[in-house]
Amino acid sequence: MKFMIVKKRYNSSKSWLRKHFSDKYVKQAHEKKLRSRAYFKLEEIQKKEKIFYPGMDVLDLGSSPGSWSQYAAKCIQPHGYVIACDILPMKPMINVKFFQGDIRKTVLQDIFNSIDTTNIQVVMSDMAPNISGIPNIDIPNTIYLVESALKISVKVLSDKGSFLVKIFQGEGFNESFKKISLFFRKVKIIKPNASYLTSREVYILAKQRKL
Ligand SMILES: C[S@@+](CC[C@H](N)C(=O)[O-])C[C@H]1O[C@@H](n2cnc3c(N)ncnc32)[C@H](O)[C@@H]1O
Repeated sequence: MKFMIVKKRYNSSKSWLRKHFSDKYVKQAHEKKLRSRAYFKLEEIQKKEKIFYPGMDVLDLGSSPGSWSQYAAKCIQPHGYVIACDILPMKPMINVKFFQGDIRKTVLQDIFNSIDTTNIQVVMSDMAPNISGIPNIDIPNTIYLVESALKISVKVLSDKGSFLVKIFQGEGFNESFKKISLFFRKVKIIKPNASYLTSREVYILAKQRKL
């Protein structure tokens, strides 16, 4: 029995590796020396939605290994900064101020205590919890991260600020969408081409924070 479970896990990680290395976005990310294929999701969102402008500051929640920070930092030059945080470490990057820590704990207080956060006009969260495969654990954890990111965005964003958040379609999705709609004038669901079709992952983009 134990052997069968191990074999199943081995086969599924083998097929994940096969899919990963034949993926065109993984290849492009490697060629362009990007930190991950997630870069292309944000690039596509920016091309369609124009959320970043030169001079603004951006808060990147769940930033590691750093491709969203890498892309956003490019869009907001000159003068803009990305303030990034993650539980995991992240290699330094120009125009990105990184804080290591858990957003459910004290890292946000560290950020607010040490830098000026008054010019943040986009809060983006690509956070995802460690998936256990047990829906009763994974769904509440995911929703908790979405709602924590929403609370942070409501706290820091000025009028007309935007909030971009990763979420999984399924239980809890409609409730989160409704909660986000209470605070923003324009809210939509986006499935970037670089997001695996087989994944329930989508992004909610909320524009124009209501004050
Ligand atoms: C999909 S990755 C983000 C990829 C990133 N957007 C990029 O482009 O490189 C999700 C990240 O969320 C982080 N994360 C999950 N829960 C978190 C939490 N409570 N606080 C901070 N970071 C968290 C994970 O450590 C992981 O690095």
